[in-house]
Amino acid sequence: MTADKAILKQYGTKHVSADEAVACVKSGDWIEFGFFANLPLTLDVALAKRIRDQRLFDIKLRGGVLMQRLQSLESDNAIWYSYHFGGLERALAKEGKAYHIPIKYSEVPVYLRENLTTNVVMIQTTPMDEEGYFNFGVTFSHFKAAIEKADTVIVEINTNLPKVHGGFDHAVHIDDVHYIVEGGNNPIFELPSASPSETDLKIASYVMPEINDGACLQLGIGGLPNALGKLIAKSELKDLSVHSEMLADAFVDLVEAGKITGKYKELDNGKIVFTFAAGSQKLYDFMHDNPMLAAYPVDYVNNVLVTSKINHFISINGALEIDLTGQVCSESMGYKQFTGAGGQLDFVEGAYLSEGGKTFICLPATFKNKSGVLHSRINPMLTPGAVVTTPRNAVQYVVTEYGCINLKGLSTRERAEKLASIAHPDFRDGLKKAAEKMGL
Ligand SMILES: CC(=O)SCCNC(=O)CCNC(=O)[C@H](O)C(C)(C)COP(=O)(O)OP(=O)(O)OC[C@H]1O[C@@H](n2cnc3c(N)ncnc32)[C@H](O)[C@@H]1OP(=O)(O)O
Ligand SMILES: CCCC(=O)O
Repeated sequence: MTADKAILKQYGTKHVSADEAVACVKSGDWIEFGFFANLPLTLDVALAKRIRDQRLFDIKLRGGVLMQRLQSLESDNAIWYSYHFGGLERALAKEGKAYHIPIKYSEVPVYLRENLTTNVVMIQTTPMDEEGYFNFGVTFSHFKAAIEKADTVIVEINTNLPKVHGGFDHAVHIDDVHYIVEGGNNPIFELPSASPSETDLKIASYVMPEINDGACLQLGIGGLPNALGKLIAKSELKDLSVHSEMLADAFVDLVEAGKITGKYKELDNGKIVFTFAAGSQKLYDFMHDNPMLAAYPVDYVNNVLVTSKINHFISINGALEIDLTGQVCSESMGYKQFTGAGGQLDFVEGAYLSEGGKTFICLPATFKNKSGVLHSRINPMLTPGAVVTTPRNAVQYVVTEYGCINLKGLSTRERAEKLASIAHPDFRDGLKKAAEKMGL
């Protein structure tokens, strides 16, 4: 490291062991604790020990999409608060150890700046650069906002994190860090990318004709976006651009296939813009020192005032259930929180406001329950307790393996007819009868 003397001196003072760093944590604290593929695992071990040895109580860890069961959460005195449930959080919630924080993802930085208490921030970063900056690596999201408001900031260095080019707020300066811990350098968590199913490919085939050369893509989370990425990579489309909350393997495939130039993008021309990444090691290698990328905080990436300025914005997101008037549930099964709203509404609204933009909610027409019984995902009403992730008045295109419809401007009667027409054939008559009965 060839940083100047003052920076190196600061590094020397702030560089401590994990046990020394977590000694700042006291009972009742709120700790912002990484997010998704960024989890400070060395600090977790030290924090678990401190909670146990010092008999701390009422410790609240905040994060999302937990990728590993944390040692700190083994204590009855620590609880996980999640912006976005993954499988581990669903399991923790069943044990009474996790609660969901409903969010509109673009707003998380403002919640942190104006609404939430943050005593300590614990995140992983790359090693410090010559100017004294620690890069956030794979999650940018809301970290800068959390750091601004926290009493104590602890960074755990992970040499395996990619160093990513950013727009702004993609790194923290040593001046704003209280403790630096050299961690165990765990490999970055990988997300298995399942091969797309026949149904996913069929749904994607209805979206494909709606995408033109020069369009800007946002691909959401789940099986379908991945399928679409694969179809685009094999298509004749060209000069596409990317402005997507999540950077996933699908985008690497698109770059390798020569589909992404970003040359018609009105903002961040030529750049792939994103706020967090999750995928395979191939993705993380692609990200390292790649000048094609620009990482930004989520209040820029997901902001409708930004996305709406990018023409031909195509937003593609998944859903669990939709009712006959078009209300979309993408985050719960009845009242049970399955995942989170994430940036779905942000992108549905932004893409619709974009000149030539289009927004797609894509879902298989059915799912099978644990006993193998087939259920429609298009239902007269949402399952009681289901959360409306995207309200019906914001929904534009809805796509299943039976077709693609546009709901904008349609009456409730027309919506019911159109939605029944893209349901699984076995459920269409039942849906039409239910619509009549409900006076739709
Ligand atoms: C990341 C971005 O760029 S941003 C913005 C996007 N963010 C969002 O849209 C947030 C919310 N959306 C999501 O999290 C996802 O898109 C989802 C959950 C809606 C879909 O994800 P997928 O992985 O494609 O889910 P999938 O359709 O396979 O369903 C998941 C499970 O729920 C079950 N399921 C599906 N629908 C229902 C339903 N209505 N009721 C009960 N169970 C259901 C499925 O059978 C499946 O079960 P299995 O895992 O045992 O097979
Ligand atoms: C972590 C948030 C992911 C999403 O928007 O779905």
